[in-house]
Amino acid sequence: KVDNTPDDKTTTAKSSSLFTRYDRNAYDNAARNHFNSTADDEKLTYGNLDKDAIIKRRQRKRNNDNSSQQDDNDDSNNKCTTYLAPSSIPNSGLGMYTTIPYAKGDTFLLPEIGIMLQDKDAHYPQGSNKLLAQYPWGPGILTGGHREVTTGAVMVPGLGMLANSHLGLVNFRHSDTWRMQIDEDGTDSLSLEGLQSSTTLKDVGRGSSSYHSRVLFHADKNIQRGEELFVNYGDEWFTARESWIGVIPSAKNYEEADRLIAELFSENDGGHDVVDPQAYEVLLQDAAEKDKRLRAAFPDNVEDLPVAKDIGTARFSARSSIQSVEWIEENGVCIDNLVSGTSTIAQAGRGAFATRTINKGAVITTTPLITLEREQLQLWEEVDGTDVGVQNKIKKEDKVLEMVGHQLLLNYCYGHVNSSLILFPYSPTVNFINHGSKEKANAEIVWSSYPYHKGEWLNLSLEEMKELQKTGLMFDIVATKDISLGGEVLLYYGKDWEDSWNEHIEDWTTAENEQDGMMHKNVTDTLGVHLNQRSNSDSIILTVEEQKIQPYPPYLETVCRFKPPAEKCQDENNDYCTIRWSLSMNEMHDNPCDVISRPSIDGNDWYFVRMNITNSTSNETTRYHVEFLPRYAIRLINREYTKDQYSRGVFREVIGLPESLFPDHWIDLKEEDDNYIYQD
Ligand SMILES: C[S@@+](CC[C@H](N)C(=O)[O-])C[C@H]1O[C@@H](n2cnc3c(N)ncnc32)[C@H](O)[C@@H]1O
Repeated sequence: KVDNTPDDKTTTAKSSSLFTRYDRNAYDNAARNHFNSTADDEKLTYGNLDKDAIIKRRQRKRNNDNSSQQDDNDDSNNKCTTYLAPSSIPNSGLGMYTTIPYAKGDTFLLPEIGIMLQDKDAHYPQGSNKLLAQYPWGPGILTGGHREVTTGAVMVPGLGMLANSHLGLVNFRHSDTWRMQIDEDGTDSLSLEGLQSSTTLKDVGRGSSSYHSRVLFHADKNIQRGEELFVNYGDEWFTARESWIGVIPSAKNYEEADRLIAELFSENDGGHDVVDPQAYEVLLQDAAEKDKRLRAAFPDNVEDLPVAKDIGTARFSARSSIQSVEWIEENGVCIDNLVSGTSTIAQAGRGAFATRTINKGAVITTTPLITLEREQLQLWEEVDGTDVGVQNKIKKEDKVLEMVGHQLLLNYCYGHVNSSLILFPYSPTVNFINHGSKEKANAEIVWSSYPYHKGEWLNLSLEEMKELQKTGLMFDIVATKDISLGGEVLLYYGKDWEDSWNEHIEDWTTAENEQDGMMHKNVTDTLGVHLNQRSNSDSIILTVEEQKIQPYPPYLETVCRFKPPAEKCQDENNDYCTIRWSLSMNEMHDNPCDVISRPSIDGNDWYFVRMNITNSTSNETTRYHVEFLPRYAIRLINREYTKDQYSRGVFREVIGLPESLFPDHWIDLKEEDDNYIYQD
């Protein structure tokens, strides 16, 4: 899956130009309203994205949909609206369906987590042909993702992983809210939600969960009741996989096929609903010669043309992509019983809360699982020395490598501490579920009773499991107590996990007392997360001159929102043409956008800014001087690898599946083995 934001890492300065065009109308009003907005819960603000507001808004939506006004707190008719059910795309397993309509622009009401994988192919080069390679999005799907690590790949469950892609029927898109507000996807949001969850250097929970907890999608068109939800994996995702998934048409291919079919009908006398089979044969041959993807957009049989003309070739190719609500309820399982919010547990980050009353024994959610190998998540660094064989070190070619930890994704995987096989669930919001003690837990995991769970896989050997390049195992999360509307859902992660967590708490305190610099390497203080939120924060933006005397802390840099000049924007798809945050490097100063001077006009603070923008298509970097950017168009972000998740010593542990579920023959590691799995 790719995002359509440019990869700013390829910075080759070729040309520079000076211009002073600041198109206020294009973004000023929108941004100003946005930043100044009060708690109007129809807009995307922190307040209204909180779980209570989402629960209420969801109810209101449903009530309006039923044309009957009900009390927001009335949960009696709070039916499920999002389902997992067999996809209409042949051979693509399960998909997501909605039983309520969405208007174009409506936000999908389950903010999702984004889990950044750092440089995964460098740490685990063999990973490219594994299942893990099929799911991640480009780093641009996360706020500031391009600047978080050198090569980022992002796991976004729910719409980002469970929904299939049909390029001609895309109805949900990733919301680029970060173009409006750098923190909108939840980056740093934990610090905003009360002291309980804010992270300071003392906090043992630092870096153990993702800061990106509000990845949003919005309806790209009006969506009707019963539609399968499709996102856009990008053309390239399909062309790169042609040898095994076949030739898949692009959105443009379907449009062209529709046009050519319409022409064929109009050539008929009087436009009868009959087409000469020979004429159609010629059309198909022409299309095949021109582009095999175009040919693939046409129905094979001439008899199907009247229907294809009526509903469009894209819909024709997946006719069952609009189902009756009854079919969905019968063949699907509910996947919107949970919404994320700040956990009630200290140091646990975010948690999952019930969007409706759930009775003891009911299935809270069902999730497919990706099979991963633990070693895919190991992080290795080249070190000096030859003491290979000492714990954590191996020799690879001429280098000595030390295992320095695991990807954050490990904390979201289920398995057994002594198994090299781990499972990542990817239904919406399922990854927010925290651990509660045996007494506090109100949910448990069981292998799914949904017929699409491949229970027979549990008999496969580890090697056979690791060879499988598809998903098949699924688990249900079942309520073990009655859970009230808005209650936090907690699982018991197991004794091994609890022990690891307690050990981590001890180590963390010790390391702090020792003032071990390594322990906090790359850990930011709270400055970075709070700076952008201050109401009167103008003084924190420094001009180039001021930076000479008082540089920013080494973990911070600036980014700017920017509207490029009109002459660059003839092609709408050109990266230049999107109002965007500049995330490219500035070779003169280290900051992507430098504030040259800080004039004050209109009683507001405005900034004269210099920045570099790289066009991802041409790789050309242009330096712009932009006059008078307002304060809210300039933000501070963390530099590469300075977010907490990249620091040493942060907590990493797989979540324990109940012993009774995990097959004994998958336990292959002794406790210390994990260090040595990595092989050439
Ligand atoms: C599957 S994630 C749960 C969602 C996570 N809290 C978040 O904000 O994304 C598991 C991680 O959450 C944190 N966590 C879960 N339960 C916890 C608890 N009871 N105490 C402390 N941390 C917890 C740990 O960092 C753990 O590795």
